[in-house]
Amino acid sequence: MSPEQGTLPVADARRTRRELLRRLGAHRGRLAASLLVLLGGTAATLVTPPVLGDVVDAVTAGAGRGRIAVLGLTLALAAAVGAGLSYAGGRMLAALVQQVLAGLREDVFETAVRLPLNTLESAGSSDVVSRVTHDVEAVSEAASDVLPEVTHAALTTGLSLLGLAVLDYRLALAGLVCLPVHIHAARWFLARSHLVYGDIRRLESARGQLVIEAVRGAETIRAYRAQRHHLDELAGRSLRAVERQRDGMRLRNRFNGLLNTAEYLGLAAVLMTGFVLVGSGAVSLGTATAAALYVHRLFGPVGVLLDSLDDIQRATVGLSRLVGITDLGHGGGPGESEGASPGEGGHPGGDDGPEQPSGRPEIEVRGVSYAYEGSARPVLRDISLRVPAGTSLALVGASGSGKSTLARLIAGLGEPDRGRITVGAAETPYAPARYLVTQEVHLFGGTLADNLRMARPRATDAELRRALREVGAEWALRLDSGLDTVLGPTGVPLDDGSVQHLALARVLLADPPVVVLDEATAESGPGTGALLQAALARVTRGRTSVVVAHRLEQARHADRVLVLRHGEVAEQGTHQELLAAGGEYAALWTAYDRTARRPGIPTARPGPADHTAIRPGPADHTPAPLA
Ligand SMILES: Nc1ncnc2c1ncn2[C@@H]1O[C@H](COP(=O)(O)OP(=O)(O)OP(=O)(O)O)[C@@H](O)[C@H]1O
Repeated sequence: MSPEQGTLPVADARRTRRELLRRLGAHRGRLAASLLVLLGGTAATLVTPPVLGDVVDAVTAGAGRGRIAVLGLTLALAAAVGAGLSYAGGRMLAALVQQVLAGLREDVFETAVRLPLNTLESAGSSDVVSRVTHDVEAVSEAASDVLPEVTHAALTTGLSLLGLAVLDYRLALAGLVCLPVHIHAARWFLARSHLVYGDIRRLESARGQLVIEAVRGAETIRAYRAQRHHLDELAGRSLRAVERQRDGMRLRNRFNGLLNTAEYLGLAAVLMTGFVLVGSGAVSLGTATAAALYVHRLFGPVGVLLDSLDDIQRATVGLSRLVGITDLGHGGGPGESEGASPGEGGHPGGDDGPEQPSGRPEIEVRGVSYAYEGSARPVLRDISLRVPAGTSLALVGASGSGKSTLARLIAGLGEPDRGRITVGAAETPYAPARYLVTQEVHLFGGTLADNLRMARPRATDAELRRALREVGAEWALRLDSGLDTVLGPTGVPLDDGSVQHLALARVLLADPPVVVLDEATAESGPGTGALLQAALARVTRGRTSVVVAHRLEQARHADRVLVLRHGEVAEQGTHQELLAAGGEYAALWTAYDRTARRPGIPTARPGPADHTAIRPGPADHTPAPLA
């Protein structure tokens, strides 16, 4: 797939229309009221051309001042009523549409923050960012400014044509000369602008993605001296976006030219017909004047209507991209489902707190193989394992053997190419209530309580304190302002081990039936390792859990151990069984045990010489953080 193609779905025109009507339909009473007020306002202003025609006839016939004054007052009254009602109707409609849009915006944000990480990774985060910023903005603008204007213009156009027909059908027919040109202009523009605006949005999002990647991977880019390559790529993408924008401008200019042609054709036809009809005595000069004024009045609203096609088109493109995201939240998207693992920092049960597990489900992995996109080489081959309900499994193996990949698949972040993973009765990624903690947990800006309540928004302070105590994070309870202590760059900075500690407390609060821990204690600094190890044991207790054991100590405490070698299962059993078997695990353990006993030697990554513990380079595919 080209980097310039987003993979998040876009709703088609029918689906977008249905969704819009559904949302508007929920407020049909208010919608009808605002349209009625607008209609009243438009009808009042339409009195103007015939009254002005009467003025012409009155002056021509030499009528007295009194008659002219009455006509003048009528004009003033019609203008005042028309302006007042149009303004009120426009406001009512704008408020209604803004409310509908606010609902849509909330749904989009909510779905976006719950999107499974693999969806975000494959779509590129800038696609999501572009949708929740540019698209929301385009739709908002159209809704608040364009929609009331367009509705008013549509009503004015319809009623002006009606007024023209009532005056004289021949003048009305002459006025309609402009219609074919208008229709042609609209069709011509719509057929092209949809494609151009869609392209512009996609190209801008691809450019944004590159910028985000460059910022995130700045060190790697510098390390590989790839700045020039990145800048060239960025310039290329910018150029493509600018060229397409230029196409858009050209399109608009030609469209405006067609609009002007239509308007002048219509006015010329009415003036000439009026000339002939007045000359033959078929209509009065006042009627011909009123007809010309009606046609002239059409210039504005038809111009607004066709002119707004541009904004409407842009808003429609934006709307279909937003509906594409909300559909994901309703299980409409490819490969995603509501309730798929939110990862660390989310919780499986929605805003009311965690779903209460109906029991601890069993995990079963059967014949799973998996290769990363774009790579022919599978990183997992024919893996089968079973984690009985409420027990723990430690994944052990050399760096690159596939532990994290397997953990992510079990957590629902990705689907196996072959084989099945089931959690309880459901097959991943549709099984809910799994919780993944990775090494790269995130400290969110805000207080300690905010950081914990992400896992259970309605937890009481006492519950937060209990969770901290249970994972042994007494240090957090001793912070100066307690749960209200602001953490992060603007408050108390925490080291990685402490952030891990909070992440484990979050797991307790979320209380998921299944937990997957990848390197949850790898960041432990001197003195904190044992503390985190105990927290890990507390978090996995009684829960069906899979732990990526980079410290063999973690494996010793697990109910069962599975050793991976080059993406295949080398052996599995309990710690004691594997030691007794004298195979790969026993060798790893002996090496670890020897190292761990030696004072002053770090124990983070044990491994015999043929099992290098060196990670891939910084730019390589370290699983993205979930928190
Ligand atoms: N997103 C990715 N895209 C492509 N290849 C990847 C990606 N993530 C990991 N890999 C590759 O898949 C293989 C298995 O990686 P994985 O991280 O699962 O191993 P691991 O056993 O957890 O390693 P470590 O102990 O270093 O974390 C490695 O060769 C790695 O380079």
